[in-house]
Amino acid sequence: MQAVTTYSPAKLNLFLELHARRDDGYHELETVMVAVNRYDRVEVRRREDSKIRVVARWAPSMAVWQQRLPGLDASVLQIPQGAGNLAYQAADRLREAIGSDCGFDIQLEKTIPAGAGMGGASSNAASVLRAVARLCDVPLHDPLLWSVGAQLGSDVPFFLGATRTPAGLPASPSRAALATGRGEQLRAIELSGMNPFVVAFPPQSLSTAAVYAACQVPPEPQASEPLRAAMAAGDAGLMTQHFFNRLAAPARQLSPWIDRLLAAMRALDLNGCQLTGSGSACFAMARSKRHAIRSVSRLAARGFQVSFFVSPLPLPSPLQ
Ligand SMILES: C[C@@](CO)(OP(=O)(O)O)[C@H](O)COP(=O)(O)OP(=O)(O)OC[C@H]1O[C@@H](n2ccc(N)nc2=O)[C@H](O)[C@@H]1O
Ligand SMILES: Nc1ncnc2c1ncn2[C@@H]1O[C@H](COP(=O)(O)OP(=O)(O)O)[C@@H](O)[C@H]1O
Repeated sequence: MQAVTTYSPAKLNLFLELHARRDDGYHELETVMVAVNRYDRVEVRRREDSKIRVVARWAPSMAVWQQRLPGLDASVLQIPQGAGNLAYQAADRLREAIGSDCGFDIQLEKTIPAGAGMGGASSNAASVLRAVARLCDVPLHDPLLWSVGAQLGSDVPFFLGATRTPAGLPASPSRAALATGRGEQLRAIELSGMNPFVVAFPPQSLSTAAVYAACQVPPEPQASEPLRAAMAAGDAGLMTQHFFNRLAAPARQLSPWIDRLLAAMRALDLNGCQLTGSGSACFAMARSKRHAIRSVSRLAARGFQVSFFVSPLPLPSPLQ
């Protein structure tokens, strides 16, 4: 096999609480993540030599994004093309771990907003790990993928689908999971009764490190159990009452756009309006697909041009 093409999904954090700040600077957290059907296209092709090349471009083009997000700092759209790209690091570290000197051309077609809290870079990295494993005849359930993934970023194991099961580590992205530790310890959550989510990205991204640097660990953390119970019962209305994000407070301090966006979403009668991850994208649950479509066009009319609706990943996953 010479080339593998996969689609990296985005994620939403329906719940995120902080439990402690660790000595290594990371935070112990409790988060409920759902993979959603907004995808980057990832193509990995073997090279004759041992170089790794990454070419990332926006779909639609960067010019269209700039037009949609006037005032956006252009650096947000500059996805690293070389060794700074997490996709490069994924290929490089996995080949080192398996003792190979294979080279790869990696092409990324990005549709997931960057610095949005939607996990685009981590999801690309997980896709590249799976692709390199297939091109180098490494079994997709090999624990090496999981250990390399966890070193690359806290969210990579979620996108690898490394929820532990008695049969081993499944090789397609998790649909929904409870993540603890720094985000790398996963337990699968069954999904039912989800309505479409409306997601919108303001004209400003937020750095994950900056948001964590401004956060506060609460003396009495909230638990995700009520949300998970509502998810198990398939009760969409109850679920939205338990959407929560401890990083929303520092993100709101760092960017005035968060409050503006959340207010615009609430005015559309969307439920559970919340920040995802460290932002800056926000999401809410619509009552129906029609409500979602209408909300997206109204958000766009109010200046939030990068607005779209998504649903949890279908089963079986089409991404292998
Ligand atoms: C907030 C979350 C929620 O899913 O997602 P994003 O907003 O990035 O998508 C994650 O915790 C982001 O994890 P990830 O994006 O992998 O972060 P990393 O690159 O590992 O870490 C970037 C920096 O954020 C801080 N960090 C990250 C994770 C964590 N559990 N505690 C932290 O304090 C650390 O300062 C770290 O140096
Ligand atoms: N493959 C990639 N796709 C997107 N951004 C990347 C990638 N590799 C590295 N980056 C860098 O990581 C930053 C945050 O990545 P991203 O996953 O999009 O956001 P978040 O961590 O908020 O979910 C980007 O702004 C970019 O500078």
